[in-house]
Amino acid sequence: MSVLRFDSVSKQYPGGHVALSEVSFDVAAGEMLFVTGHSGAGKSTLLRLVHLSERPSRGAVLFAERNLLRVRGRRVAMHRRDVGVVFQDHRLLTDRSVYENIALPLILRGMRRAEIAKRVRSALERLGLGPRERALPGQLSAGEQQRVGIARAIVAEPRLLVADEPTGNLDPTLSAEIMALFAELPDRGTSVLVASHDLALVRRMRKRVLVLDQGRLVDDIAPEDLADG
Ligand SMILES: Nc1ncnc2c1ncn2[C@@H]1O[C@H](COP(=O)(O)OP(=O)(O)OP(=O)(O)O)[C@@H](O)[C@H]1O
Repeated sequence: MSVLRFDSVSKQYPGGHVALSEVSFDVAAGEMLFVTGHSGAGKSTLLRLVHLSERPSRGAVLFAERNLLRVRGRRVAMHRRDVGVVFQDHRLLTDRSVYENIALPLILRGMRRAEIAKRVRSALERLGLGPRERALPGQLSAGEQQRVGIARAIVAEPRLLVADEPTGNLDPTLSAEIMALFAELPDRGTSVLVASHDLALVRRMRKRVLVLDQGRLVDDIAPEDLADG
């Protein structure tokens, strides 16, 4: 079954810039893949269409059979529960602790406190953040802040995680650790779509790679066809 399908999707921003042009691809449930391309190729735009911060100009985006064109109003928030998002700039609440930031998506779902505590502690543990749970984001290193953003995105076990340059600010060791963590998510029922221009990192992961060039999908490379390098 496919968790995400782009069907001839084009996106033209107000002002006329064409960011995506006739892009089609399918993501199977339980798949992890990358989208890569130069700056301005359309990677962020593609991810924004998945979590509905932008709408396509033409074509359709389907999420687990749900046509996102029809998802409007209150249903946007419901859709976003199924999609975890990791941004490069974290977007953490600066006046809330690490624990509270991670708990937020679960509080919004109305989950019971005991269940929230169990899930947040497990996410803290997996991301090595246990000792920092009471800290405020401003007291953390860039890498720690990024890990809090990732914990918040995965704590509710979304069907799909989309991550936009999630290792952009991080050193190579931490980048590799975060990718290894992402690679475990499909076994837990979360598919993963990562935008990155770090080709060395992408190659090392040996996953499918979509290549965008000036808004066009110019290649869809299977893991076994990735060149070493
Ligand atoms: N809100 C917007 N309004 C107008 N043009 C935009 C907007 N957002 C992006 N663009 C343009 O669309 C194109 C694709 O941008 P996008 O951010 O999707 O690329 P990207 O591949 O993620 O680039 P980067 O790696 O630099 O983040 C760029 O030329 C950009 O200038």
